[in-house]
Amino acid sequence: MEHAPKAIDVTNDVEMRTFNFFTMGIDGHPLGLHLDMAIPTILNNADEEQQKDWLPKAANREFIATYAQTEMGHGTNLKKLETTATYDPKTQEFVLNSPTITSTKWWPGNLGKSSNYAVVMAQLYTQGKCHGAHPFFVQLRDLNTHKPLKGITVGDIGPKFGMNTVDNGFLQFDHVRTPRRSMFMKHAKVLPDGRYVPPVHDKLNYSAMVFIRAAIVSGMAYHLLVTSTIAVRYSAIRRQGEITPGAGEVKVLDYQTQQHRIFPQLARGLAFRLSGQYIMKLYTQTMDDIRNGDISAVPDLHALSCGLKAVTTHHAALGLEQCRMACGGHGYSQASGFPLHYSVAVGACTYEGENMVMLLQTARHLMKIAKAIRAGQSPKSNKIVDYLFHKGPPKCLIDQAYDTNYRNVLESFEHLARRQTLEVYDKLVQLQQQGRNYEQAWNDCAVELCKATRAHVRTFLARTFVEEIDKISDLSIKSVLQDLLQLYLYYEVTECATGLLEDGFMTGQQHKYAKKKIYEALEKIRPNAVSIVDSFDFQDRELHSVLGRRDGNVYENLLKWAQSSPLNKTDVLPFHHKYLGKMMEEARQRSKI
Ligand SMILES: CCCCCCCCCCCCCCCCC/C=C/C(=O)SCCNC(=O)CCNC(=O)[C@H](O)C(C)(C)COP(=O)(O)OP(=O)(O)OC[C@H]1O[C@@H](n2cnc3c(N)ncnc32)[C@H](O)[C@@H]1OP(=O)(O)O
Ligand SMILES: Cc1cc2nc3c(=O)[nH]c(=O)nc-3n(C[C@H](O)[C@H](O)[C@H](O)COP(=O)(O)OP(=O)(O)OC[C@H]3O[C@@H](n4cnc5c(N)ncnc54)[C@H](O)[C@@H]3O)c2cc1C
Repeated sequence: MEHAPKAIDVTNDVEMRTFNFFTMGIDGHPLGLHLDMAIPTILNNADEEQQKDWLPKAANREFIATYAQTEMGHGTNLKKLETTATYDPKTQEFVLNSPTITSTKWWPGNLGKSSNYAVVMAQLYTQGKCHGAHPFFVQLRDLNTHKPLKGITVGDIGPKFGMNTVDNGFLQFDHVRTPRRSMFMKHAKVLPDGRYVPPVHDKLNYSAMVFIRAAIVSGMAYHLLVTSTIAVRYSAIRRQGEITPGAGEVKVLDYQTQQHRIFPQLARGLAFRLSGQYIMKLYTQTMDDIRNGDISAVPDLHALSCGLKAVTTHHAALGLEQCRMACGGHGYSQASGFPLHYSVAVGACTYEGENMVMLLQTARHLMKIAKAIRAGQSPKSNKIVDYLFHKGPPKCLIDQAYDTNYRNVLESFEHLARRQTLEVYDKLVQLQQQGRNYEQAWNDCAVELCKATRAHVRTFLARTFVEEIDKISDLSIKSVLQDLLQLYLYYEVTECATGLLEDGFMTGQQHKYAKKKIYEALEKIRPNAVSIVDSFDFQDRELHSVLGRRDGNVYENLLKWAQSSPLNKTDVLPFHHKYLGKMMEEARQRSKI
């Protein structure tokens, strides 16, 4: 039939994701971990033969798998995971075991009820030696009855802060046997006789986490762009108060405070989107390199993905809350759509590596660079970190008339990142010279180390934003995006002003100049704000928001939404006369006596 709807191609990742998103919503669905973590693990950690066997079945959804790594007792410190996989050469099997309560796998998404397979991270023992955590592909449930297999206890961990459409689960193994080839063997291997073959890089087993950290950056852009769309649209129909007495009530979007609350979230959303694309490309390139035996980019990818993940999730959480508050009372209603987006987005501050832990991972990388700088070494043609080696201008130049492509603003961010990185490095060295060991000194510097990472990530986000806008050839689009870029850059300058003022690099006058540029950008963005968010082309079913409706008919639909609440199915609730009615009636009787 000519107009018959095209079937969804379940093997097409983008098509499948979009379909899931629209039909099952943004707070997760039974295939989430299968698509986002189990399949990437198969792609990057299974050897050729394993991939041939598992990948087509996974893509075809012949099974649903999850990623079971975190345990009740340990999520961050993977070295201390307690689940064991002990190789038995006699039967050529691994024996999976959960020796303690705290070794119970806890949190994996879709583990509770949906999945029948899992990527299980377990401490690998062979020939009496532990080789650290390795991934295994393990069947959990019977393919016909869906009952847990012998020795496996599995269930749901109960309601959470949000994402309650996901069955996060728990899992215990009681000496469960699984074939030798269920160990992912692309990198490390256990030979039939039990000999262990180590990987070329011992963190290649963690590639699924790196993938999600990279994907999260675009995910946070999505949340910010959606919620700023809701806030802009609602603020353009909500009228309250007057700016000029007697001139009539204005749209709340005309208040400078409202613009200052919402537009920076829009600008950050765009910045995250552009850096999200960058890091995904870097991820794909690095995985290709690994396939060709080149692991040189692994530390760079790890450092950038950890830092971006931590900064973008934190800023998204703060930004979403600003959008909510910008919508006043109605923003607190579920009709706004904010509770759903907020509870989903804030989860990302914790999952896939707790944010402080991630900032400190990037800081490890920065400290190596600082060491090289202090040793007088030259940069290694690494676009992301080379600026740290260069001496920038001694004073901030942001108020100079000619700032081609915001070079002066970028140099300010670079200055702060460089200073913060080198200062904390020097402090680390000094503390060790005073007798602290490295780990103690590290802990004493941890807050400053996190600041170094934030400054470095800010520099990266800003540079990427500037470079990407520079590439646009359509001048009308470019000029609108340049307004958002201006807002983004000067807003970030004020956000890190303490650091820039602290060493006298920036003057108070220059700080005032940055604020002036923010107010100027807000004014330029205001007339285009609704068109900008409309251009994202979000469908109403994606926004889940009465306030953010594209047609702007908020009030009549808010009333309809409230009237459709289950509480309003009847005028009088069935139990009214039994409890509250009875209580009031008795009180009235008593007062008559
Ligand atoms: C329509 C369009 C819509 C678009 C929307 C798009 C939406 C997309 C959004 C995607 C969201 C998807 C949602 C999915 C749901 C999420 C489900 C969540 C899953 C999970 O949470 S899984 C579990 C995650 N767990 C963690 O992240 C654990 C955190 N801990 C660690 O990663 C590590 O233990 C560690 C990094 C903290 C430390 O590791 P370890 O102890 O093993 O090592 P050391 O500290 O000794 O370090 C040794 C050196 O190794 C380096 N290292 C560590 N990790 C890596 C790595 N991954 N790669 C490379 N190198 C690594 C260290 O940096 C050390 O290096 P050094 O040289 O010695 O300094
Ligand atoms: C919604 C959601 C979905 C999840 N999905 C999955 C999943 O599918 N699969 C899976 O395996 N796991 C999953 N997890 C688990 C998640 O990955 C972990 O909770 C996360 O990595 C944090 O680890 P933790 O819980 O051990 O936190 P902890 O490490 O206990 O963190 C507690 C505090 O200690 C601090 N801290 C810990 N270590 C350090 C350190 N070295 N230095 C400084 N501070 C430190 C942290 O910063 C934090 O403030 C999920 C979690 C959530 C919330």
